[in-house]
Amino acid sequence: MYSVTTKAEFDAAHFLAGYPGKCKNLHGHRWSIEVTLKGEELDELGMLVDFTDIKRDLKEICDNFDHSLIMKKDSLKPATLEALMDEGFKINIMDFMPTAEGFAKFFFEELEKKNYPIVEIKVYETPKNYATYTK
Ligand SMILES: Nc1nc2c(c(=O)[nH]1)N=C([C@H](O)[C@H](O)COP(=O)(O)OP(=O)(O)OP(=O)(O)O)CN2
Ligand SMILES: [Zn+2]
Repeated sequence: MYSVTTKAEFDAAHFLAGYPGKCKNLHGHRWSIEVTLKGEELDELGMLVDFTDIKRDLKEICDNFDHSLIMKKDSLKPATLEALMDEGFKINIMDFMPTAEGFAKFFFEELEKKNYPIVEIKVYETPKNYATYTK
């Protein structure tokens, strides 16, 4: 079995609505996404998946989040959200809680849609704390 792994990063703010502690406040992380692909067969160039392809597609997803505010749908008062949007802030509204776990599943499914032989996503919120999603 072969496996290849690549990583990408982005900087973004989030908050965990309803969290009983400091993480309910707006704060930022340098999110780091580690993708692992696996397979038995190599192509005619001796590659499982070309790093160039997976790096490009992973970066495209990360770029959408870079320097944005990531929040779960309905977790701000409508007037607050409207005011932030009026200011022109880049906001990503997700249908999941923006935890490392939530992002791990999200990235897994986004790359699965692009037919990568994905087996695992790790999402680091900090260098020491990460969540893993596998199937
Ligand atoms: N299982 C999870 N637990 C927590 C998550 C998460 O995504 N999955 N996220 C958070 C918060 O986002 C928080 O920002 C991280 O909290 P914490 O590590 O406690 O804070 P710091 O990085 O500032 O670490 P210090 O050691 O306090 O400096 C919480 N939990
Ligand atoms: Zn956080």
